[in-house]
Amino acid sequence: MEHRASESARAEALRAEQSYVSMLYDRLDATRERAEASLRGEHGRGTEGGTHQARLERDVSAAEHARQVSRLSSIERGLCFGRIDDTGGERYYIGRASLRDARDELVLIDWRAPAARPFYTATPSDPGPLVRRRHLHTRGRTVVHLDDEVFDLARMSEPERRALVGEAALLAALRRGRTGRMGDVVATIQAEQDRVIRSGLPGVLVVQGAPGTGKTVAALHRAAYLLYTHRETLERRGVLVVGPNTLFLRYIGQVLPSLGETDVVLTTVGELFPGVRATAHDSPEAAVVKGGARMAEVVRAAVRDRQRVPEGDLTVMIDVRTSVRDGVEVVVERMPLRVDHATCVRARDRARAVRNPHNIARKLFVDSALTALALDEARQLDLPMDEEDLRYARATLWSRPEVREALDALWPLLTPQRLVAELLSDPALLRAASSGPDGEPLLSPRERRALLRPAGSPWTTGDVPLLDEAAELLGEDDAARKAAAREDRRRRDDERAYARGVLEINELTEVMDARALAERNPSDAATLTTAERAAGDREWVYGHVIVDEAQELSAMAWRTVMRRVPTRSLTVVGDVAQTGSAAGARSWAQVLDPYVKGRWREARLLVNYRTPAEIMAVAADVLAAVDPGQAPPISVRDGEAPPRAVRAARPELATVLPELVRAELALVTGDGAGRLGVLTPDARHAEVAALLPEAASALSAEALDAPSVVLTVTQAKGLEFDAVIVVAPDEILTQGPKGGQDLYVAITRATRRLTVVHETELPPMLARLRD
Ligand SMILES: Nc1ncnc2c1ncn2[C@@H]1O[C@H](COP(=O)(O)OP(=O)(O)OP(=O)(O)O)[C@@H](O)[C@H]1O
Repeated sequence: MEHRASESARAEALRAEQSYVSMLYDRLDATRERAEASLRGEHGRGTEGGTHQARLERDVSAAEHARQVSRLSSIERGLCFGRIDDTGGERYYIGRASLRDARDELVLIDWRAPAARPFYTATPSDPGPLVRRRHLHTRGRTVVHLDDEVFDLARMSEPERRALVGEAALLAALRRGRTGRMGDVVATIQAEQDRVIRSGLPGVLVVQGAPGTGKTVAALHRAAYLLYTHRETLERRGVLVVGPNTLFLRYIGQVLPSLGETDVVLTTVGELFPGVRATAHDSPEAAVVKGGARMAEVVRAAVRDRQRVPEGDLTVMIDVRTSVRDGVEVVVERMPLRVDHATCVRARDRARAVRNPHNIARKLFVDSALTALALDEARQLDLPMDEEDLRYARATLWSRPEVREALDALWPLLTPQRLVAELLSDPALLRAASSGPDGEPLLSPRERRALLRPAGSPWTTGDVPLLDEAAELLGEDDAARKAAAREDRRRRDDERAYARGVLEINELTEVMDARALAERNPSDAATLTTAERAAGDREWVYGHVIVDEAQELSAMAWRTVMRRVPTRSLTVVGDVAQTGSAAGARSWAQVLDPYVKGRWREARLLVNYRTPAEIMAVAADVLAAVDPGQAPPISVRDGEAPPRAVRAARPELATVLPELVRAELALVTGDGAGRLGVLTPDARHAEVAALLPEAASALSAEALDAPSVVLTVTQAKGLEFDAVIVVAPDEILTQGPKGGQDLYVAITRATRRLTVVHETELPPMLARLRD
């Protein structure tokens, strides 16, 4: 009887919530229709008439409406996911955006608004103003389930779960099979994550946490929160998210759009220099040298080394008289112009003294040198030389290829690409750049050998900070900028010609102006989003920068990142216990003190939402062996199966591994969800991938969508899989100075099942798997 009564009360509650949620979707539809109508209106106003300014404004306004329509579409799924009832008898609905009803009453509160905060922070021991929190689970527009928490202390569970909010909803979310893409967690953000998300905009916030504690997910929600709270500042300047590799960026790429935010640039350090897409990797030894802060000095010295004076005097042979014979121009007389050594040194020192970047200072050097050459020419030819004559003589000399060539050899116009490529492939240039200012060499012969590579080698991620450093010291290459402007004009002319063609074909030339049509091209800078403009501009200054897997960045990479955010408004996310790169961080102080000593704050996340307790116990043994100072996180979930070890001698791998993959896949896939990752030592990747032709690899387009994928540990950083198979743990352990950290990372990628395939004795730190 009682049971039936509660059944019907639940059904009634569901009906009531359904009617509220339906009302919300009606409001969403109405708002979206209004935005679509405005967009149609902008387009309908056509191209005719108006000044260029008016046309531009129409384009910008249409682009804004289009963005609003896409934002409203992106919040469709799970529009409303929560409700809070407070002690004053008020109730509020929480969702992905704020909505008002026809009377302008707030009917849905954006999850980022201050009024929504108790939804995330209330715990049984500290419920704040709440008497009840309700999670609404929806499928499409239908409410399918409700989870209620009534806050009375008698409900307290075991100690570490006391801090959890929305336990039932959280556990349901965590148990779901992985889809290969990170999703948003707005409905189940935990109190410790909420503190990270809503921490103030200024200054540096470090989010340190063990694997699976939700650092990435919290950082992305923080980006959405900051954009909501500081829309004015951040929409103009944009937010930059730096991740470890492109696979990871694809993995997290859906989170912000699903929260309705698109003004965010997602990139790797390898892509931070526009025009260069670095994907190759340095050897560990080269990475350490290249990532060290000393390289800033080396690049500086390399630039100075390209500002030369000749050993003795400077002599330039110029052609003074030419005649035309049989239609061919021939030189009949040549004359040496001379500048003495001391004058050359003075010209160089004067140009350096102004402390302008190399390409800008070059003008000063060239001017001094041309003056000296012109004076020598006048002396030899016995010509008069007033100011006017001198100006003319300098210009004439500069137009001579032989003069340009001579001066270019002394103080060349340099692009960052040329400077760095030549530095790293020419032993003499590298040796010259490595002799420090006080005679102490900046790099040892061994370090120089580690850096040297054949000319024409592909760019590595470690080169990008050097290119950025060089760009700062070289200054904007005027010639390159002018060439880009010329190219831009040419493109516009082409667009105009094309537009004219279109008009002619449609016989519209009478009523429409080709320039107007061309200028309505959406590639127009005014209609680009902040993110699009920022991504193409090396000197763009962002409003906020988030660095994920930040422990992997070298000292040089930090210089590159910091240049993009002079206000030092950053979120630094990572785990120093997971540092895999030999050039990476050992502590946050080591990384941040050079920039913001004593002015950064740290938040720690302690609860692991990814890895079940049994698997985490194995990972904790590894952590204790490789980094005893670090505490492992607390897992919120138990696993469905104990982790296991399978021994297979190398020749057997070809049969054992495919069988294991098949069996594990059968256990974790279903409903289009469920993923398996096979994680290998770097040196074994190709061999293992060949044994598993059905599995994707990191570079393939399906890497995230295929049911199974073979990755090295570095490629798997930040990702997760329902089932993980770790191959040859002993080789992972010894593959580099950070092999122990790599094994720790590999084991903590599993959300449900872990299998370790070993060919030799299990390493002692994995002894737990033997039982
Ligand atoms: N509050 C939450 N609600 C639901 N799921 C969550 C929550 N917090 C974290 N998760 C899930 O836990 C998993 C791990 O999160 P995330 O990848 O952000 O961790 P991380 O700390 O960055 O891990 P790593 O250091 O290993 O990269 C993800 O699947 C994430 O969606």
